[in-house]
Parts: sequence; C-alpha cells; structure tokens
Amino acid sequence: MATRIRPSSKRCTVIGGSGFLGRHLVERLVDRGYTVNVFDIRQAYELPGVTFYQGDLCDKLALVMALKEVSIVFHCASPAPGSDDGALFQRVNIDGTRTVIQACHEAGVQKLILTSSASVVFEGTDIKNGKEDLPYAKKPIDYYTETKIKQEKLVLEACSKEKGFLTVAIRPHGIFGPRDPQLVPILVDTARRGKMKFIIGDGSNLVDFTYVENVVHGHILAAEHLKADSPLCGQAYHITNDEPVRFWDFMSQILVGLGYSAPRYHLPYALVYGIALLLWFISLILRPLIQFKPTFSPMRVALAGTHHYYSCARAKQDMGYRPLVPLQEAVVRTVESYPHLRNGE
Ligand SMILES: NC(=O)C1=CN([C@@H]2O[C@H](COP(=O)(O)OP(=O)(O)OC[C@H]3O[C@@H](n4cnc5c(N)ncnc54)[C@H](O)[C@@H]3O)[C@@H](O)[C@H]2O)C=CC1
Ligand SMILES: CC(C)=CCC[C@@H](C)[C@H]1CC[C@H]2C3=C(CC[C@]12C)[C@@]1(C)CCC(=O)C[C@@H]1CC3
Repeated sequence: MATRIRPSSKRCTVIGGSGFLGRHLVERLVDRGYTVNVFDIRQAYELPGVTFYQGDLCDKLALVMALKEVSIVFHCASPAPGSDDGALFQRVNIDGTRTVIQACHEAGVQKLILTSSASVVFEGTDIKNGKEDLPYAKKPIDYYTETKIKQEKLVLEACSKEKGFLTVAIRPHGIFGPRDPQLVPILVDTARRGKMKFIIGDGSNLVDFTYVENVVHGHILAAEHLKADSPLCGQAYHITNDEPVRFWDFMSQILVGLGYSAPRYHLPYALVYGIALLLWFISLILRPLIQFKPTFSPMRVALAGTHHYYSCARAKQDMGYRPLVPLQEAVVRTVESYPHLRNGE
C-alpha cells in the first residue's frame, strides 16, 4: 500500500520566489532552517538548499509538482504594478490564484500566506492610520489594485478549519531595499531625466515605506502563528515600518544619499493630477498609433501627493510583529546597495 509522506512543517514553496520580495523571503527561510522550493516563470539565481521549479502559476500540473510534501505556501507572484495589461492581471492575479488554491488542495498543503497590498483600500484620497477593517476600494486606481482586491478575497474565503486549509493575507506598503527594481531605479531615472525638481502639493503628506526585511519578518511570523485556533485564520494584516514619513523627505533622503539634488519647487496637487489625467487620456486615444507612458500617471501622482499610512496594531497583537530594521537604518542600507545608481556612475 502506498503511504503518503507527511509534509514537514519546515517545508515550504515560495511562488514568485525569483522576485524582489520573494528572493529576500527565500534567503531568510533558508537561514531559519526551512527547506524551500521556488516556483516562478523565471529562475533568477541559485541558492544551496533551494529547489527551483520554472513554470506559470496558471498551470496547475506544474504547480502541484512544486507543492508536493510541502506544508506552507507563500504566494508573492504578480505582474509588475506599472503594467496596464488588464488581461494579464486578470489571468495571473485572479484565475492564477484560483489555480494556486486548487493546487494547494490537491497537494495537501496546510497553510497559504498571500502577499496582498495595503493599496486594496486606497482610492487616491488620504488614508491616515488606516486599519484592516477599512472597506476595499470601490473605485480602485488601476488594474493592479482591482485584481489584488479580488485575489485577497479569494484567498481569505478559502480558509477552512474543517478542511485543514488555513489562509492569511499580508498587506505591505511601499516595499524598498536592496535589489528592488521599482522605487530607487524609478526615482533615479526620473532624477537623471531632470524631472525631480518639483514637490507635488505642500510636501507634508505622510506615507508608509517598509523595509523588505520587515516585510519578510511579517510573512514568516504569519506562517508560524497561523493555526486552527489562532485569530489569524482568514484575516488580513498590515505590515509596515510603523514610522510614517513625509513622502518627499523620504524621496529626498534617497536622492541626496545617491548624490542627486532634492526637489525644491512646489506645484499644486490638483494641477499636477489634472495634467496627469489629461496625459493618460491622450495616451489612451493615441494608443493605436503611438505608445507612450507618461512618468506622471494619475496613480503615481496620487501616491506622491496624498497621505497613506496604516496601523499595524493587529499584527502586533496577533503575531507579536515589531519592525526589525528602523527606517533610518533601512535607508542607509538601501542607498549603500545601489553604488551603480550614484550620480556620475
Ligand atoms: N513592491 C512593493 O512595493 C509591493 C509589493 N506588493 C506585493 O508583493 C508581491 C511581490 O512583489 P515584488 O517582489 O515587488 O514583485 P516582483 O515583480 O519583483 O516579483 C514578482 C515575481 O512573480 C513572478 N511571476 C509573475 N507572474 C508569474 C506567473 N504567471 N507565474 C509564476 N511567477 C510569476 C515574477 O517572475 C517575479 O519573479 C506582489 O504580490 C506585489 O503585489 C505589495 C505591496 C507593495
Ligand atoms: C508608497 C508607495 C506605495 C510606493 C510604491 C513605489 C512607487 C509607486 C513609487 C516609487 C518611486 C515613486 C515616484 C513617483 C510616484 C510613486 C513612485 C513611482 C513620482 C513619479 C511622482 C511624481 C514625481 O514628481 C516623480 C516621482 C518619482 C518617484
């Protein structure tokens, strides 16, 4: 008679493990003695103790192979937020997440930890110390946010103590750190093109930026505290640095750290938002003829000009979360990790 091998509680799969957050998570899990599989459409690195499975998460058969004998799955794969390919977001974030849940059932996985996003409640207007019980955005600002909302709902609704399948969603905000392909590279690119001279609004808007190691810490705590009798089952948790900072002070610190000038001149928020909307509309009309992507999309202007910071009291209470790396230390480590992006390099 065939015996089913009981999955070890320290055996896990990271879907999206080749990405920025995924790779940091894999490295930390290995340090903590986990045996790790990575499932991703691309293999970006090699690491002792890590087995790579290359495939699309919409392909259930391929996915099940990477989930065999695994008790925990971290799902942190997503198309890049900057893309405006609605069909891709639908296929990967919604249809693909359904496939992930089915594959977990078929492989006998016990816990699924989703990387969601605090942006699931963001509609482009101020959020101050937002708690997890804020309603999902009714008018999400882009396809990314719209599909992250549906993805989170799918994962949380799949939580079933009866079936022995437990789920939780982590909602980070503004992740940054070494190897991030978004925040610092976009910032430096904008500065190099001479477009980082202006502050949108009065510059006093507070935002959460979260160091990648703190986000990883939140994921691992969630996995280790997720039990049938714990409050984590089927819940969402904000994970931030718990130190809201002025958006423009944070950007300036990184720019100055890399040898660029900080923005100085103020522009009214409504004016810049209006121009961004107009450019977006023009790019939509001209799309059949020419394709161009304005630097100042309405979404980016909203992110740069409004308050959006979140309370992580629930994560502190339910899983003992505390950020491991304070913001100032995180900025120094990040700046040092991008020598090739310094002014003049
Ligand atoms: N970077 C940020 O500031 C924030 C990110 N998040 C979430 O964190 C997660 C990770 O984000 P990052 O590491 O920044 O992104 P990333 O783009 O660096 O990593 C995503 C990974 O997913 C993989 N992937 C994409 N489509 C796939 C598919 N069909 N099948 C298999 N793998 C696929 C990519 O190859 C990539 O390695 C995402 O779910 C994102 O929504 C949430 C809040 C903020
Ligand atoms: C807080 C948060 C959710 C950050 C996520 C990362 C990106 C959305 C930002 C990283 C660099 C930012 C940036 C701008 C908008 C938001 C980012 C892309 C601007 C384009 C806003 C308008 C400007 O004046 C230039 C900015 C460059 C950097």
